[in-house]
This record gives sequence, structure tokens and C-alpha cells, in this order.
Amino acid sequence: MTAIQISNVEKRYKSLQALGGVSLSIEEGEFFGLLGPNGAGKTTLISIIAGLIRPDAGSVSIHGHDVVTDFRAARKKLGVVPQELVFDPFFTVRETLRLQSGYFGLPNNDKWIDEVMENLDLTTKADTNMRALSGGMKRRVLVAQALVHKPPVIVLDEPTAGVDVELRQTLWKFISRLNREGHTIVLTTHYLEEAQAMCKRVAMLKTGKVVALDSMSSLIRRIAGSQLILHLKAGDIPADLRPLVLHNEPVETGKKYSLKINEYTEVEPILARLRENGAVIDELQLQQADLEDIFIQIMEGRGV
Ligand SMILES: Nc1ncnc2c1ncn2[C@@H]1O[C@H](COP(=O)(O)OP(=O)(O)OP(=O)(O)O)[C@@H](O)[C@H]1O
Repeated sequence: MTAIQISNVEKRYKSLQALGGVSLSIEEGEFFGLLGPNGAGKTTLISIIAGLIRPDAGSVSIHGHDVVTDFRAARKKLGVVPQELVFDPFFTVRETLRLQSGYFGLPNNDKWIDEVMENLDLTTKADTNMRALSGGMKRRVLVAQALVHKPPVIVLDEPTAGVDVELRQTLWKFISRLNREGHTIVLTTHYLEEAQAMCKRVAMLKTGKVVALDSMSSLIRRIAGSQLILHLKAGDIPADLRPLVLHNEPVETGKKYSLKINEYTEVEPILARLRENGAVIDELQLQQADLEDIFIQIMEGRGV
């Protein structure tokens, strides 16, 4: 079954086109990454999925329920962890979670609330007022709040922005478990390492359009093997090697280049060409391609 069906969604803020016709189909049980630079339209898309803002055109459905015309049914299937921390400061953690359960028509939900708190290391804070919690603890409550009604589809909008290692680990462990148990997970994050570790399929958004949509493994494979990273303290890359340059930047001791290579046997001739050309290598590194390389290439419009 399709968990989230997004069809030709458009959204404008006055003259700014935040989403320019986005279509995506996310299947039940997927761990899906929605990536893109600041302003790409990720939060706008999530807000439309959550029924918080209306698209100008197109439609979104959750488990077959349209988020506009069948809002309540769609909302029941969905748990959203928003970026912003907004709470009523006068309630305790447990009260906050009970209220949220009530909103979904689940008055006797304490067993699950306890389990969620336990899994997010919130148990000791159950009776603490929201206003007395640290930012990281508040974020845990935000996650717990999204999960009170055991939604089959969970959307996390940058859940680990500014949180410590411990919470990241706690969170990923719990989210992975929910995914293994069949929940669909949609994640936006700027931490590409995290996305690479967690997501099986990825869509990359740029200025409101999907510019890449593929499984993580074939995205990574699309970029040929490895990169040769060179710090040159003198000389430069000869013209015939320029087409291999993926990236260059000045560094303290000279210049840093990343060269695309397909096989390790290409390294030796490259080094020989550099020597012939009078370049002096200060540092050399071989690096396996990762999601960040692909992200940069796609966002720079070079494709992979
Ligand atoms: N309420 C609004 N009014 C006007 N413009 C908006 C509004 N919300 C978002 N935008 C604009 O729409 C575009 C998409 O924003 P959005 O927040 O969806 O991007 P994002 O991919 O989530 O970015 P980030 O990674 O920074 O969270 C941006 O150019 C943003 O400035």
C-alpha cells in the first residue's frame, strides 16, 4: 500500500514558488529521506502533508485519505515531529502526552505513553513541567507527542538539529525499531551521514522541485567509486587532468583538489602527471564517495 501519495503539489508564497509541482510516492514500511538545502521546500511539503497549509494545486493522501478533503482520517495515520519547539509550559510531560492522546480520541493510553517515554529516556521527567525541561528534553517530548497515537506514518522534520549524541542514538534506535515493526518513516535532515545510515530511498529537492529520486544504494553507486583528495603546496593540476576535478578550494598550505577516479590503478598515472607538471603534493587521501558528494554535485546542477 502507498503510505504517502504526493501528486503535482504546487505552493506559492506571493511571488516565490516554494513548491513547483512535486510528485512522490512513498510505500508502506519505507525509510525515506527528503533532502535539500535551506529553502528547498522541505518544511513546506511536510506542512502540506500534515494538513497545516493547503497546496495551491495538486493533492496529498496518507494511506489513501486526502489530507484536505479527508483531513481527520489522514491525520490519524500520521505523526509529525516538527522543527519548532512549541508547547504549553504549564503542563507536565505526562499531561502533555495525555492531552495529545485525547486529541486523537485515546483517553486510556497510559501504557503506550509509558513505553514511548521509556524508549526516549523521558521516564524520569514524566512529572516535570515543560518549561523546566532543557531544549534536548523538549525535543524528546516533541517526538513522543508525534507518536502517542501509534501512527503508521511518521514524519520527522530535522529531529536532530542541535541535539546531543545521546539523544540522537536514543532517537534512531527507537525510530529504527518502529520502522522494523512496519511504520513508514520520512525524514528530513541536513546531516547527510545520518540520512545515509538510515534512509533506504531518497528524494532531493531544490528550489521546490525533485531533482533526484533513487534508492540510497544506487545513488551512491551512481558516483564512480572514489575520490582522490590532493593538497598541493606548489604547482597546479595540468589541463588534461582538469576534467577529473570535482571540487577545489584554497587551503592554508596551497590548494585542495578532489579528483574523480574509477579505479585505484588510476592513481599512479595521475601522480606521475602531477610530478611532470612540477606540482608538489603536501597530502594525499583516497575517499569513498558518500551522500554528501552526490548531494553537492546534484545541487550544483552537475548531476551524477
Ligand atoms: N510562510 C511563508 N511565507 C513566505 N515565504 C515562505 C513561508 N514559508 C516558507 N517560505 C519560503 O518558501 C521557501 C521554502 O521554504 P521551506 O521552509 O519549505 O524550506 P526548507 O527546505 O524546509 O528549508 P530549511 O532546510 O531551511 O528548513 C523558502 O524560500 C522560504 O523562504
